[in-house]
Amino acid sequence: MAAAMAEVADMAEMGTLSSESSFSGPPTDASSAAASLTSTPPTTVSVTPDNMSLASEPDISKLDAITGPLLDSVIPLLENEQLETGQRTPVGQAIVVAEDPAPAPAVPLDPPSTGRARRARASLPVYNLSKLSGTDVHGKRRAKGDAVNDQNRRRTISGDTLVNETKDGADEKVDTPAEASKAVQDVIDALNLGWSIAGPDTPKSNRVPKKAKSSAAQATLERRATRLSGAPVTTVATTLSSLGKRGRKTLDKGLSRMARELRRLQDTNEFAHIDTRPVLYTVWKNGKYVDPSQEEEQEKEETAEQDEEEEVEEAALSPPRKKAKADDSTVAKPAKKGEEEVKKLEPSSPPPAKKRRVKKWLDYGLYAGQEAPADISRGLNLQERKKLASIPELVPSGKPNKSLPLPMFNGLRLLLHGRDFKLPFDVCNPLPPGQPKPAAYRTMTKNRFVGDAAAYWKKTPHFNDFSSKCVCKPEDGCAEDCQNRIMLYECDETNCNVGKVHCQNRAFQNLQERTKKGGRYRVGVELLKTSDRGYGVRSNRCFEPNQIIMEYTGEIITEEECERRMNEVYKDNECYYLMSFDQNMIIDATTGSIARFVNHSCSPNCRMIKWIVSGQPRMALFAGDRPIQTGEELTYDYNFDPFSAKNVQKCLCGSPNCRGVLGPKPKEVKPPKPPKQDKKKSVKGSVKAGKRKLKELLAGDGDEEDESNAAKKRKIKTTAGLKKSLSSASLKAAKGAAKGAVTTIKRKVSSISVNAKTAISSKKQTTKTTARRITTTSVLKMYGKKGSPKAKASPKAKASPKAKASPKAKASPKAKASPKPKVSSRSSSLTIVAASSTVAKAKSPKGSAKKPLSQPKKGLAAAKAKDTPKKTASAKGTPKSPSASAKTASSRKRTPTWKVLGSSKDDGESPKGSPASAKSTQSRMALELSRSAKIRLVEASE
Ligand SMILES: C[S@@+](CC[C@H](N)C(=O)[O-])C[C@H]1O[C@@H](n2cnc3c(N)ncnc32)[C@H](O)[C@@H]1O
Repeated sequence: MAAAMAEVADMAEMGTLSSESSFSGPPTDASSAAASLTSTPPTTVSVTPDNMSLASEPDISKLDAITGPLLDSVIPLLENEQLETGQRTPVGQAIVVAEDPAPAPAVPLDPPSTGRARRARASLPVYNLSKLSGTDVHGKRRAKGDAVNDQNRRRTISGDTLVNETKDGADEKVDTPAEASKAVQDVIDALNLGWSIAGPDTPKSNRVPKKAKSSAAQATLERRATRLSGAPVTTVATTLSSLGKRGRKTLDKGLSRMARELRRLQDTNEFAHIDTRPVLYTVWKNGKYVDPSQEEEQEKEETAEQDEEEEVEEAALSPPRKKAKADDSTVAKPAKKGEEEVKKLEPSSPPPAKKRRVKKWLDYGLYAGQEAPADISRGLNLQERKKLASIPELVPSGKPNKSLPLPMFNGLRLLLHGRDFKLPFDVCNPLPPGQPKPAAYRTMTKNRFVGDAAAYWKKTPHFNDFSSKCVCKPEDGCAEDCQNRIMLYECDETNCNVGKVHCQNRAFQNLQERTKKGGRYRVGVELLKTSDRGYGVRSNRCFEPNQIIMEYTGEIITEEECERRMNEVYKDNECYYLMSFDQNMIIDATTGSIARFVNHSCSPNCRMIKWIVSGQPRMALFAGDRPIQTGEELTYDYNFDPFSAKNVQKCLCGSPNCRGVLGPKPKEVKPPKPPKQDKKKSVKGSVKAGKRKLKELLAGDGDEEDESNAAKKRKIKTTAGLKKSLSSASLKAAKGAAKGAVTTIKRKVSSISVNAKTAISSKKQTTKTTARRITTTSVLKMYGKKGSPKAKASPKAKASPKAKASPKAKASPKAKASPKPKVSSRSSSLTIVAASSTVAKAKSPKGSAKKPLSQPKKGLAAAKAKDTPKKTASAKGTPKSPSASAKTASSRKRTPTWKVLGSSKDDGESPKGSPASAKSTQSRMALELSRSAKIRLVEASE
C-alpha cells in the first residue's frame, strides 16, 4: 500500500499526473478541502503530504469527478495492497494515499502531453459523477446543508480524454455518460467499497441498499437504452410540440442525433401507421356474431327451400301447362332422360350455381293474420246495408283482396259514407277586387212582409201545419222519408223528432251557420258581370249536390202591391226582380240578396226552392244533382211564362238544349181522350181509372218523373204494409206517397201531380168522381223586363202551357190537349203544394171531371174567387172565369210588363173548406187515401 502511495506521489512529482487527469484527493479537513476546491481550478489532484489521505475527507461526494483511467491504474494497486494486508478499507477511509518516498513505477496513465494549452482541452468530455449517479437532483449543498453556488462547487477532476486501455494497447474512447458511470461503479464494486456513485452525497432518506441501488442504476440504464433505441418516438414528438418556437429550434439542432434514430424508423410501416395485417370483417345479426362458415350453410339451406317453394308455386299457378307438358310424352321423355343423366352425374359434377334470392313481399297489408268477415255487411245499419246494395262495386266478388285489404268493418263503412273527393278549406277562388257592381245595390238578408202580405201568409195552411212533428228515428236522420222534408218544411226544435245532431233537414240553419262569420269562402258566391246577360252570380268555392247555396231574400208583397210598384216605383226600370212566391204573394228582391242576379239557363246547375222555415216562407238557391265547382256561374231554370208574346226574351244561356227563349219548361203534350158517349160509360171509365190509379198507388212505383213531363201523373210508392192491410196502412200509404214525391221535389222545381180518382156508383147512377191530386210545386212567378228589346214573340211562347190565363190562352197546348182539368168542380181534390202543403178538397159538379181546360168551370172559378177574393187566378194556373182572366189580362195590359209564370199548380182551395182542415197534413193524406181504398173495396164488392 505504501508502495502504491509512493508510486502515486512519485507520479505527482514527476508531473505525470496532469492537471486534468490527476486525481484530486480530498483535503484533509473539510474546510480546507472546500477552500481548495473552490479556490483552485479543479484541474489537479493535490497529492500533497498534508492531504494525502482521502479518507480524511468523509464526504465521498467530493470524488464526483474522477477520471476513469486514473482509477484503473490506482484501484488495482489498492486492491493488491488490500489483499496483501488483508485489510479492508473502511468506508470513509476509502483511499488513503500513503506518503511513500519510494518511487513508484511510472504508470503511463496519460499519453505524453501534447503541449496544448489547458483551455484547448477543456472541450473534452468531463464526467459529472453526481449527474451520472443522479444525485444532482438533490441539490448542491455544503456539508452543513447550505446551498452552494454552482460555480463554487465545480470540483471536477478534469484531465485528458478518457480512454480505456485495451489489451492491444488501443485506446477506447468512453463516449457515453452511462458507460462512464458504469465504469466507475464497476471500479467501486471491484474495490468492494460498498459505495455507489450516488452514495454519500445522497440524502439518507434517498439512500438505498446496494442491491436496490444497483437495480436502480440498472433501471436507469435500461431506460436510457430504451430511449436511445427510438421506441418512445411519441414522447419526443410530444416534447417538441410542447416546446416553444425557440426551444424547438434549439432542440431541432440537437435532435440531429435523434433524427438519425428516427429516420431508421421512418421507413417502417409501424412508423407510418400502416397496418399490413389482413382485415377481418365480422358479420353480426341481431347482436350476435355470425360465423361465416355457418352462414354459408344456412344460405344453402334457404336457397334449397326457396327452390322447392318456387316449384310448388309454379305448379299451383300453371297446372294445365304442366299437365299439357306431361301429356306430351314425346317432348317430356327426352327431357326426363336428360334429367336422370344429370342426376347420375351430380355427385361428381360441381355444385350448381347459386340462385338469385327472390325477394319476399308482404302482401297482406296491415291486417295480416286477421280473417276477413264472411259477411261484410255485418255491423252495418239498415241504411248502410241499403247503400251497400246500391253500390255493386263494393259487393265482394269472392276473390279476396290480399294486396290492399280494407280495414275490417270500418273500411266498408268508410266507402259507404265517404265522398269522392273533398276539397280542402282554402280552395276558394274569388274574383280579384275591382269588379263592376250594379248602381243600386242594396242587400237584405231576411225577408220582410210588406202590407197585407203578412196577413195573407197567416191565412195559409202551412202557417200552422209546419209544426206537426215528423216521425223519423235518429238513425233515419230526417232523410228522404222525413215528412217535414216531403212537405218542404225545415225541421226545427218544434217539429223534429230526431234532434239537431241527427237531423239532416236543416238546410237554412246550416246556411246561417255557414255565413254567420262572413268571409268569401263561407259566403261562397260573388257577383260577376257577364258579357251579354247583365250581371250574374258565380261560385267561388265548390258545393255538394243539393247543398244550399244562398237565400233569395227580399220584400214579400201582395200582387196588388207588386202592380203598384211596377206602375209607380219601377216604371222606368229595365229589369225587375219580382218572383211569385206563394199564392198571391210576390217576393220583391230589388232590395234583397245577391241571389236576384242569378241568371236563367235551360241546363241549370241550381234550383230555386221555396221552404217553410219556422212557419215562415223562405226561398233559396240549391245546388243541382251534380256538384258545383269553383268558378261556375250559378243558374236555375226560370221556367218563364211570359204574359205576352211580345215580352218573350231570347235565351242566351248557350246550353246545347237551349229552348231559345226565356220561356216555360216544355211539357209533354198528351193526346186528347175520345169524347165520352154517355154518362154510364163515363162513370165506368172513371171507375176503371180510379181502380188503375189505386193499383198504381199500391204498386209503389217510385220512379222519378221525367223532367220534361212535369204534369205527368205520378205513381206513388207505397209500403208493403199498405198492400196487405189497407185499412190500417193509411198512414203508411200517405208516407209512401210523399216519399215518392220527395225525390222530384229535391231535384227540380216542377209540378208533379198524382191523381187518384174514385167513382162511386149509386142505385140512382149518381156518380161521384173523386180526384186525388197531389201536386208538389214550387210556385215561381217571375216578372221580367219591361219592353225588353229581346222580347220577341216566339213559337215556343205561344205554346206556353201557362198562357191560359192570358188572352192567348187558347193557343196553349195544355189548354187544348190536357185531358183532365186540373181541378174539377166535381172532384174531391187533395192538393199538396210542395211549398205550401195546401190540402184542398173540392167537389165538382157531376160529369165535369174530364172536361178539358178549354171549358173551365165557372162554379170553381166563382168558388175560388169567393174563397180568395184577392187571389189572381191567372197566377195559379187554375181555371178561372173569363171575367177574372179578362181582369187579369187587362191589368197586365195596363202594366206593360210581361208576366212570367212558374208552374203554378196550386189550386188555391182554402183549407177552411176542407173537413179535415183541423188535422195535420199527414192525417188528411191518410184519410184521403184510406177513403180511396174504401171506395175501391165498395167497387169491388159491387
Ligand atoms: C232576375 S234578372 C237576372 C240578373 C240580370 N242579369 C241583371 O243583370 O240584373 C233576369 C234578367 O236577366 C236577363 N237574363 C237572365 N238570364 C238570361 C239568359 N239566359 N238569357 C238572356 N237573358 C237573361 C234577362 O234580361 C232577365 O230579364
